[in-house]
Amino acid sequence: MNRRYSERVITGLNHLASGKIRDLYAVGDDLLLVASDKISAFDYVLESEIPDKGRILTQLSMWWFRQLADLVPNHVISADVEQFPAELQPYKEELRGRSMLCRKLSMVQVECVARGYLTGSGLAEYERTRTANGVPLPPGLVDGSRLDRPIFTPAMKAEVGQHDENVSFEDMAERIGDPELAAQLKDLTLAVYSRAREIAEERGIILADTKFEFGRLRGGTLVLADEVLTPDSSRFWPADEWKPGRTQSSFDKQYVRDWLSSPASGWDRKSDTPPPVLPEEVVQATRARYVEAYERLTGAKFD
Ligand SMILES: CCOC(=O)Cn1cc(-c2ncnc(N)c2C#N)cn1
Repeated sequence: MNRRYSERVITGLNHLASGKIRDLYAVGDDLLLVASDKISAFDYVLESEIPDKGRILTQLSMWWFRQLADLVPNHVISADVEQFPAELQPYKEELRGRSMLCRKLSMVQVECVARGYLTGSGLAEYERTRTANGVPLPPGLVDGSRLDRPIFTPAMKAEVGQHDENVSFEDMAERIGDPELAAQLKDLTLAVYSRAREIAEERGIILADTKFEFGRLRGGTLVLADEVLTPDSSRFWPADEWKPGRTQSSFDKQYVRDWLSSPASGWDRKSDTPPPVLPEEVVQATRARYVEAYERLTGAKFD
């Protein structure tokens, strides 16, 4: 396990894995997904933490799971620490609001990405080949262009720290060895993204793209796993700043990006050195953006 995570992992629980931001534990036959307050930028996990980020994004995920329940079942048993098993009760204050007790699934090893706008790795391929994951796109698209119809651009999971490998739908179907499941993943990914994009745009937030993970329950039912539709699993853009043809402003990370890119940070992004600690005002402004995203989307106050 990477040294960075050692101080984050709750000793005394059965730790299974750590991603950049979240940790996974085994709890009996179930799993516990815990979101930290870490934030990543420019492919680094920053030393600075954003207070409450884990709680805000977990509560946002739970809100989305409820909004989408008619479209697709999900893996969550509970996000209420008072309902967690006895073995977790000694840690309940540390876990409160930032953890989801989930059913253990047989995970589908595909990152199910939906794109409603062209940017990032999708744009890079388009600029080379006028396609996205092998699917031809119209000419004249630029960074941030809204696509007429959302596209499914699956990726095969990469090793920790590497970028996922974008693959064509046919290649993904071949690699999971189940064309019917591949079609189901595509349909579900696009249906859930389309619903979420509509909800977000009504609230002034562009959901440019998102990454879902699916898994199967013992009986074979396909359910939505992981976190969903958070600024960590998706690109959130403020709709009133959208301007195709340039890098879009990130709803949640722009303050961090701007400060790290400014002379004030003294950091050279092209160097191999990790980014410096963030000034308190950048931390607090970023926290406020996560709270704003949560409150605008859910209509509820974050407390
Ligand atoms: C540590 C952060 O990385 C992840 O959580 C990714 N991941 C999820 C699983 C998983 N495995 C079985 N059942 C589930 N319900 C899930 C979920 N979610 C494994 N890795």
